[in-house]
Amino acid sequence: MDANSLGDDLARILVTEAELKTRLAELARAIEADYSADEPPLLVGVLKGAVMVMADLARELRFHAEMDWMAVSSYGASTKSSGVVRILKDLDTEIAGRDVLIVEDIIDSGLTLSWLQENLASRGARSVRICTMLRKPDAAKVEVDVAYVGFDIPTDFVVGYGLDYAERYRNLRDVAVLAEHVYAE
Ligand SMILES: O=P(O)(O)OC[C@H]1O[C@H](OP(=O)(O)OP(=O)(O)O)[C@H](O)[C@@H]1O
Ligand code: HPA
Ligand SMILES: [Mg+2]
Repeated sequence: MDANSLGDDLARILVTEAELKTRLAELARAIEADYSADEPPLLVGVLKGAVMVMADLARELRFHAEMDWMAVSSYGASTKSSGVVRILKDLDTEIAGRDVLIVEDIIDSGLTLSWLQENLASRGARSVRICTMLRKPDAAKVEVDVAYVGFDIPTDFVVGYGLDYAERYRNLRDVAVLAEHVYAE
């Protein structure tokens, strides 16, 4: 196997590993300032994309970071959101009365997160905030109230740092724009 295949078909690097790390520390300080260490929020990671952000954010936080996971899917192997959100794996934790912080890799159309925020609020959570590493403001189909954003980026389809195209590139350390020829029909 070609040892460099992970770098294939990338148009350009958008956010480097070092930039992600620096920004994540800033987000962690903002989160620490907003919550009490006596009652830290439950971190809810959205599989699979949020795995890298969750792992890095949790280790950056200076309070006990309880984690739970949901899997919802709206993209599959496509570069466009279907708009239909399905729960593939639900929380193990009862969240009524708790502060919940959803941890995400990206908000694109906003359809997944607006649905999820409402879904978790309807379970009686005391608060439901969102932390996302990336957001595409010009792609928004619905407005989502996001408390913590790493970077606002252009509408190009990106991969890396947890983000995939057809399950590939998630383990790329940087965030990169995928070359259009890869998914153009
Ligand atoms: O704002 P939206 O347009 O709804 O897009 C954002 C969602 O899409 C991606 O997940 P995906 O469904 O690809 O699953 P994955 O995390 O397993 O890759 C991403 O991780 C977000 O959850
Ligand atoms: O730009 C993206 N890349 C990968 N997955 C995604 N899910 C929503 N937007 C994206
Ligand atoms: Mg995906």
